[in-house]
Amino acid sequence: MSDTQDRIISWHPSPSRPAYTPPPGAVDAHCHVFGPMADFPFSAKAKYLPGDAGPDMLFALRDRLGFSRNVIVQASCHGTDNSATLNAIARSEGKARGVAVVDPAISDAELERLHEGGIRGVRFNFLKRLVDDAPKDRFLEVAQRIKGLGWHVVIYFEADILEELRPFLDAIPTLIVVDHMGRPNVAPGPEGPDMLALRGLLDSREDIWTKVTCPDRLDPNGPPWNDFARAVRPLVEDYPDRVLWGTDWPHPNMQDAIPDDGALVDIIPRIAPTVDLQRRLLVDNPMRLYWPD
Ligand SMILES: O=C(O)c1cc(C(=O)O)oc(=O)c1
Repeated sequence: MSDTQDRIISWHPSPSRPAYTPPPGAVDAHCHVFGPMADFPFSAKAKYLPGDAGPDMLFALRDRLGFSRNVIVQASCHGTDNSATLNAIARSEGKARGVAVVDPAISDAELERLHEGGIRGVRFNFLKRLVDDAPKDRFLEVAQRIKGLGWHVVIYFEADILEELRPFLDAIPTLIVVDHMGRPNVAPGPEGPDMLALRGLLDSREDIWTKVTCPDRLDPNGPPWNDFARAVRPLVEDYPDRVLWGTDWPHPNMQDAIPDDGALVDIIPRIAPTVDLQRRLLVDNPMRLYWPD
């Protein structure tokens, strides 16, 4: 991508302060950084060219929303060069960890370097609009290798390929976290076919978790995301120890319906209605996965 192209601004210019106060130690367990491009150029294979959304902006948002920590997921626009993510983690004063995207040919020494830099998982992305290829055999080799580091796999796919992915998912030897619930259609409610298929996956193994994220991407009716809340609350209630929450800031690719991050935080008590569920979702679960030490 050339820098003469328009760069996408996908985040809200002035997020509101949420009415809901997260518990002490709350983790935003899915967010990204973009660049800054002058220091960390985007991949030549990037499918979108975002504006700069670096660590200072992320940490200011964290504080504004009342969170304590971030899990930074390598965004596809940075390809397999994790420098921008590592830079943000290094600047967080211990308050961030990350999920990398790696070339399957990565060396053991490089994996070690990522671990030292705060990486605790790898992401496998199956969205054709974001990546050119997703080689399952090579991903499985990577999954085997990261097992020894105690890492997990984060997987991003859309609901229509869940069935075909099942043998691949079954073969992953580490804990798995499903990004954005595998993008279900939430409109038919908690018993809709996509939500039931997700439950089928969660029921197949105790070590499959999911991120109850992105009402802005998943609810066709927009804020206040009532369909999302209705479909997702029973999931949080039934799998309280296997759910993570995050803002998804700076909301890669969102242009038409950019969410107010304060409003996103206000959906938390609607999907996790008790203090106990909120503590597990926002503190206990992400801490177990990303800060077990
Ligand atoms: O749906 C998306 O466009 C999207 C993209 C990325 C990324 O580019 O890494 O990450 C996400 O979590 C979601």
